[in-house]
Amino acid sequence: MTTPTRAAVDVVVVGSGSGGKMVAQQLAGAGRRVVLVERGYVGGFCPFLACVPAKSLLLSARAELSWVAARAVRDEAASHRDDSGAAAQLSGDGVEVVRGSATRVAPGVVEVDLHSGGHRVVEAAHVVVGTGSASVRPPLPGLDGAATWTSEEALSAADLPDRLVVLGGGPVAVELAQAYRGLGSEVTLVQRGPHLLSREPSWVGGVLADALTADGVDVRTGDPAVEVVDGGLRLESGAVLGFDRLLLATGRAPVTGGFGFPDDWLTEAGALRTDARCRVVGDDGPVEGLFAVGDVTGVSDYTHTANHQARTVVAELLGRGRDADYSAIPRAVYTDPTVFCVGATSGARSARFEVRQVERADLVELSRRREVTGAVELFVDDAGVLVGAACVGPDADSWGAELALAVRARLDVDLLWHHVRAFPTWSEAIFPALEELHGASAP
Ligand SMILES: Cc1cc2nc3c(=O)[nH]c(=O)nc-3n(C[C@H](O)[C@H](O)[C@H](O)COP(=O)(O)OP(=O)(O)OC[C@H]3O[C@@H](n4cnc5c(N)ncnc54)[C@H](O)[C@@H]3O)c2cc1C
Ligand SMILES: NC(=O)c1ccc[n+]([C@@H]2O[C@H](COP(=O)([O-])OP(=O)(O)OC[C@H]3O[C@@H](n4cnc5c(N)ncnc54)[C@H](O)[C@@H]3O)[C@@H](O)[C@H]2O)c1
Repeated sequence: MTTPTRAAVDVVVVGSGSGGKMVAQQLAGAGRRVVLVERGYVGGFCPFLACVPAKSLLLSARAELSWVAARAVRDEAASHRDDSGAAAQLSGDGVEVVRGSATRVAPGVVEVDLHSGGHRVVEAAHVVVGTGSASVRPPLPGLDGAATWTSEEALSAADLPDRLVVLGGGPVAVELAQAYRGLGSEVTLVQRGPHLLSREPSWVGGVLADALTADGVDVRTGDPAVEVVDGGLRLESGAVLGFDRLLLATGRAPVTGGFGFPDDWLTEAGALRTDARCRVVGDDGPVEGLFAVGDVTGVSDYTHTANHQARTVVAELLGRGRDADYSAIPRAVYTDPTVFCVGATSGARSARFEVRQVERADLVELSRRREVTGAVELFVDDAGVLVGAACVGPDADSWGAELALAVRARLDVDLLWHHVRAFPTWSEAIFPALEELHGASAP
């Protein structure tokens, strides 16, 4: 039996994903004594099993690479799922990396089952929880024993399935459906709701469904899966979709179980409740010395959200605290065409226009393999302030970014309409919607 060891440090971070890693690195850089506990990959999901390999497969599919070549590029981009470089970098930055599974997380103390054997108790003035999220397995009869994938498996697989059925219609489902179709699988996507990307305006899902259909994906919306039968997925309509792999892309849930968190620290969805300084809060207010960052907070599952929260925690612990602001978190989906949404995209006055810039299209069409598809919808409040935007089109993740800043800065459409955008850039696609909204609010 191993005797537990104790260590008093300034900060212990649990989970080394996008948020936790940044907190650890920056606080160690500022001279704090930091311990980082990780049970899986040091660096978390994004570089090894999520963002990076997903984007790599999408780009390879677009470049019409073979599966073998795309797999090699993906594995290279994901460092062959070898986290030793990330761990060495953290150690070099002065962070003590502890490989093991945290079993109790409480203010001032984290207990860890070490991978090397034994148990360690780390005491710290501040504890930061960044344990991320895990994919949700839908309660579908017959699923046990079926050849299923989570996104992690889809992004590290050695073999290309001949027939892939994708269950879900969110960012994971649409990105992986397009990637696998482009790389040669026969792909059917089953979304139980009426349109893809159910949190965005229905036309966004419609444009994406058209693009996926043009790629050869069989898109089924509004026909929920009811059970897995022998080698196939049966839908409510009675259709049975045969598959070699069934990709479960039906959402993710925060990892908060087993740490001993009291119920009042958790939201209904099981995320850690946090305030604007990313302090964990219970019914009696902020819990002294306990912070949370990333997917575990349930704020929005993006690397940039985790990073924003990490910066907020670091600033707070270094005595220059500033509230996190979630009013303009970009929601990008890296399909072709790309989707970029921000702020409120329903319930406000809006104007929508197709992305049709003849001059711009003439210049770039030569290098593009498909017709330009897309549209922009801008949402304003009663005072004419931009509160949200939905953009679909080539490189929308880049040219939409100005709208995220505009939402955050609460700019009004008049100023945005007067703003000069470079010709010929896709950002000019914003003008028609601004023109209409400006015209409506002009004296
Ligand atoms: C397929 C896919 C594609 C995505 N693409 C994008 C994208 O393009 N852009 C984007 O912004 N976001 C994307 N995301 C979302 C993004 O990956 C997450 O929002 C981000 O990784 C969250 O970071 P995090 O800090 O919450 O930590 P995570 O990356 O979730 O890491 C949490 C870490 O905590 C560790 N951990 C958990 N429990 C314990 C424990 N008990 N003890 C020790 N360690 C523990 C885990 O092992 C893990 O390494 C994508 C997600 C998926 C699934
Ligand atoms: N480009 C990016 O930044 C990117 C890419 C991938 C994932 N992510 C993040 O990861 C998070 C998780 O993504 P996700 O797509 O897994 O989840 P999600 O919650 O966004 O979408 C899940 C979808 O599955 C559908 N669904 C649920 N149960 C179903 C069932 N039984 N049958 C058919 N459809 C069903 C839902 O209607 C929903 O549309 C996202 O919220 C996003 O923040 C980001």
